[in-house]
Amino acid sequence: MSLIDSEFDRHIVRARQLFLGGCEVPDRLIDAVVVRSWERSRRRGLAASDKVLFNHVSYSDQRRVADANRALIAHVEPELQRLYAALGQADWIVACVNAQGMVVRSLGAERPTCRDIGPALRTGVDLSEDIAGTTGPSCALIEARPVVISGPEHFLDEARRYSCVAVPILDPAGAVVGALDASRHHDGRRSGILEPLALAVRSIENGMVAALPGALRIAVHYVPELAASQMRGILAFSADGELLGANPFARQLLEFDVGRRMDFDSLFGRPFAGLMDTLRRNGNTAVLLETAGGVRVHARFDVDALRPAAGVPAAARAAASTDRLPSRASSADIAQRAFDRDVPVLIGGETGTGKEVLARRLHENGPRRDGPFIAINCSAMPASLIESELFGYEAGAFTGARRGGMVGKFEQANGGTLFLDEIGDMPLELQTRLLRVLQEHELTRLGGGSLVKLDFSLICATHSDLVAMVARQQFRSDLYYRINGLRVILPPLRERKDIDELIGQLLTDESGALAAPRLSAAARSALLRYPWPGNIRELQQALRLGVALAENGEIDLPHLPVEIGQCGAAQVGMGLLERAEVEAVRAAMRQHGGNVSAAARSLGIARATLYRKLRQFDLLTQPDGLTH
Ligand SMILES: Nc1ncnc2c1ncn2[C@@H]1O[C@H](COP(=O)(O)OP(=O)(O)OP(=O)(O)O)[C@@H](O)[C@H]1O
Repeated sequence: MSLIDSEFDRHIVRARQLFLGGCEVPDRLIDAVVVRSWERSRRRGLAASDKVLFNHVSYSDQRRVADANRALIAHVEPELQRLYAALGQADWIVACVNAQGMVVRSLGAERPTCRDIGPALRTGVDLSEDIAGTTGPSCALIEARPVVISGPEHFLDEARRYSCVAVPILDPAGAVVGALDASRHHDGRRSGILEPLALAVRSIENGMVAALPGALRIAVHYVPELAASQMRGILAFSADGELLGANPFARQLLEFDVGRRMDFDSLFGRPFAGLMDTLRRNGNTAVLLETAGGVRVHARFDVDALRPAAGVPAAARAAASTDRLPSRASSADIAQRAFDRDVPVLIGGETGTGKEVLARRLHENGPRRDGPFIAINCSAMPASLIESELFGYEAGAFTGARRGGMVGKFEQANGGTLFLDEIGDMPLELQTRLLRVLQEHELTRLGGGSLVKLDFSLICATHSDLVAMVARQQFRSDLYYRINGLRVILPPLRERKDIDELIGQLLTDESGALAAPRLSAAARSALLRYPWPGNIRELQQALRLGVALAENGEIDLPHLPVEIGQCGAAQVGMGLLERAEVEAVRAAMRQHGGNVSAAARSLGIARATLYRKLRQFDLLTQPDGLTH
């Protein structure tokens, strides 16, 4: 039975008739991966009419599977959550299977709109080829590469209402330890999910290498600036140079076999200690290495893990931290070092967190500090104007053009820094042109003219989730890689531990030559409790008002904006309310077995808010709090 009747489906159905009739299936009808899997499924004695996917899995079985696969889930969870959030309303179910094809975690299976297919992707469902025949995850595990299985390509009739895309996850030893899968109703639409899924898997694999205990990590790439990008190869060595693990890209790049014991000296024909010394001495500037097989790569300490992903266990986080680097550096220091070496920096963070302030600081301390700092806010400009603003135009290029033509922002930034703010708002067709400029370092103005050579440092900023936009095909993935040499995420003010110091600094700034006023205890407490949706910008404005209204050298509650003042006033009699809130949070976490997303849903609050409350009430480490 096929649910839709596209040409694709007709080909598959024809292929299936040939297959069942014992005839050879021509390649043009169907992917050879699928036919191989059909053949194996048949040899295993499966029948298309078997019913296995929708059998009930008991709660205790689900828990058992989740417990037995804790380590894998811990690595996968943050990316799975991110991916699921990014896919938003698109009705995808995202899941992780272990090496045996068992679903160990899934998100979205319980959605009302997925009620008919969801049960087959719940924790504890066995999607291995032995049991379920041809499925995305089973093929990805066996073929060790990304696989798309749509509708009638599935072996079992009951699986044909799905389309699924699966990407295998390789551990630092190169073994397949599971796969990420995204499934939805089979409706013949092109999915566009493969790229975001592969990105998520890359991130998981990199996290696994970063979590190897006792490892010194080296990032490699054949393009020096990409040795700091998401696309980098990562090699983990013990202190005496034994290779402990690598991500798949490093394996491909350096062409070494899975499972072979290896050390740095035999891989690159030079001592490991020497490389360490050189990198430390020259501030982590990439060093050119060559393998015995003649592959040349640029290597540096792997320092991209600026902010460990939430949800990765503490032990993994400790191993992944940059403690083992030559010196403990702040994210701003690392960003500066990368920027100084022409690595494009991508700054993320909510509005008002200081993205432009950081960009200016990078420029002022950077290699082109004597040149201009040109900032463009891509969201503030109508799409029709961005092109001419960026690229400039020749005289008479179009009606209404200035008589002498115009030098675009790219050219203006020559010799300096170009800061593209809200890069996520750049229209797609301009993304293509931007990519070309960044790759070729030259441009032609609108209306023709000669090629202009470009030389500038690049910083981009966004408050959008670009990975999510790549998933929705609103942002080009190749441009994302290009601008994301190093990603710095500025935390929202409510998560910062140094609010007190910031308040002090801003009070001094806002007071100018005068002595900064004091804060009353109530005002200070209100400032510390307020959630700051507008971040530093809002804090700055609140303090500006406070400084202006202060009486007798003191800022009190009435001198602050009303909503902040209320936050302080509300504390009176707060004890009871707060206790009730703690109990509600504790109960929800208990009821959902420590699953933060489920608990947040049941409380009707955002996940980030629940995390904040868990931290605020110190429940993160308690048994009733986060249990995984
Ligand atoms: N570290 C800081 N110290 C003092 N003031 C700061 C700091 N960071 C940011 N600010 C102030 O906060 C305000 C917002 O900063 P900025 O414009 O850099 O934020 P943004 O993240 O780029 O915001 P948006 O996304 O809305 O463009 C500015 O007025 C800036 O002066």
